Amino acid sequence: MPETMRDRDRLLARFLVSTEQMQQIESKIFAAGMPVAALMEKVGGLIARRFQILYPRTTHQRVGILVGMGHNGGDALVVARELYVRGYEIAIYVPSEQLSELTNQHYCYVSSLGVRIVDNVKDLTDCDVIIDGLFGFGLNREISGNLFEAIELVNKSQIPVVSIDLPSGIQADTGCVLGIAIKATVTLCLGIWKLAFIHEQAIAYLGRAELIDFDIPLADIQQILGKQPTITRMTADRAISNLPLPRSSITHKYHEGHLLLVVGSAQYSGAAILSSLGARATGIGMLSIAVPASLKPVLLNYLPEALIIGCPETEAGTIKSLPELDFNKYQAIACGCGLTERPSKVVKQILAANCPIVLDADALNIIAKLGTEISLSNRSQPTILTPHIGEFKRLFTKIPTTNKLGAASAATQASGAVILVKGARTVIAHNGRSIVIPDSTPALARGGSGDILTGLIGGLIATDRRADLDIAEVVATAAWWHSQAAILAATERSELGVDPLTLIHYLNTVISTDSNNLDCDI
Ligand SMILES: NC(=O)C1=CN([C@@H]2O[C@H](COP(=O)(O)OP(=O)(O)OC[C@H]3O[C@@H](n4cnc5c(N)ncnc54)[C@H](O)[C@@H]3O)[C@@H](O)[C@H]2O)[C@@H](O)CC1
Ligand SMILES: [K+]
Repeated sequence: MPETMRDRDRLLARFLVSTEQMQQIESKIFAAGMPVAALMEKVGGLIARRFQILYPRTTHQRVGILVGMGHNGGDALVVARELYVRGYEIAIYVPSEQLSELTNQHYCYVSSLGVRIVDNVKDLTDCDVIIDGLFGFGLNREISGNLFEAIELVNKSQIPVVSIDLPSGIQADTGCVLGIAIKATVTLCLGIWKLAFIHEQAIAYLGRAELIDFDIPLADIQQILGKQPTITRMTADRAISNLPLPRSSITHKYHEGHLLLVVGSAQYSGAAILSSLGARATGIGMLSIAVPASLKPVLLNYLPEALIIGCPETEAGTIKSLPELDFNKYQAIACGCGLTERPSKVVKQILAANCPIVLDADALNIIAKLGTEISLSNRSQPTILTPHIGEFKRLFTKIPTTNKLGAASAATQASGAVILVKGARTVIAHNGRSIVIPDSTPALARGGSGDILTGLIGGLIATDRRADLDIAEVVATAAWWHSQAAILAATERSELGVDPLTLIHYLNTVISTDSNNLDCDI
């Protein structure tokens, strides 16, 4: 075996393909001798096996199957046959007149077995579960007519749906809905994750997404995607390998990084606390926190170990100026949470520091006013901008935001900064590469979550002493960690129970769980 199964799973989980790339990979497999029909048989068999685990016959006896004209429909017919011979009651609905050759062969054979073929999609509405094999990555135009009506009816029926490869109606590259799309309960993505899975507009249709590995040789994938693919997914093993763990047994606090946070105002003192607690979770060796002087006691109350720098403050309770600070002491600076937009001079001062800086929230609005490209043009060390989509629009007024992935790439190209665009699928772009955080939870949609992320990013950058430090990788690790902690907290406490202090508590819990369970949970 050329690769261990575990290494294969780990690598496969990182890849994302466009339709064109998938077709190129498929062509390589066929050119090497794999018969098209044999591959469909293999894939259909794997789907059928997974289906039987998800929906056993004992509880889901009646299965409706939607069959499209292309190979997605062919896969569905192989599944129909496999389930039929194992005792499921199958009803097949084929809305198209013309089937592709291989799909038609499967259709003829399945019909010859006596499987029930229905003329109307309404006849599937008494099924326990429906398998959607209408379209996969071959969907290339709006859905209309009886196909539209079939999808509409299935969506209204509330019957669980398992979509093969993609929910039919979702465009494989953009995640856009072409007219209408199946709202899947489970989507079994075939071979390699399609780009659609990382686009936010597809999320409501995907249900729970799983990858069905059908043994595409990694060499073929790597040949088409390149050794350093342009877009990848952040995964557990990848993120954990970037964490500052295990610590050297002879380390000391000055070896574990020194982060300066410049945060807070009388109005937003909580943001200062939360970003500081986020940084603390990274195990940072030394944490300095510059806040308006009046906030010192409250910060000390939460973080007795931190060096709190009380700054001169305005009447409004914002930082007026930074005291004399030697920026060379710090491995990173994170700035912006709860700052208000007043301290623009302070942000300008920080931009001159000769270390990586993370700018969030108010610091982003300040540099948007100063002019993003002008502000960042003289920086010799990495700058990390972490906008949500509203901040992004203010920062990069000329970049369209309909496609977040494209927007992040354009922004990094325009500014030279590492760009992290927050959302249900957070994207990190730098140097022509993008990393997507594939999982998150709406539990994070509440004030304070972003402040914690800023602290995490700053802390991880400051603790990372690798000579070949890939800054985008570290930023993506922080975003992955943040999402995973929220997912675990939401699982245990519901999506309503993930207040920021709870999230902070789960940050360290989730990585101890993940690093212990890596062998089984990829
Ligand atoms: N690439 C691979 O390695 C494999 C692919 N397989 C399956 O093959 C699928 C792709 O097959 P196809 O390329 O045949 O594509 P699809 O099965 O997605 O369908 C393409 C067909 O639908 C028609 N069509 C597209 N949009 C339409 C619309 N809006 N209304 C009506 N008709 C429309 C096209 O003209 C074409 O005939 C995958 O999603 C997967 O399910 C598997 O069988 C095996 C392995
Ligand atoms: K499908």
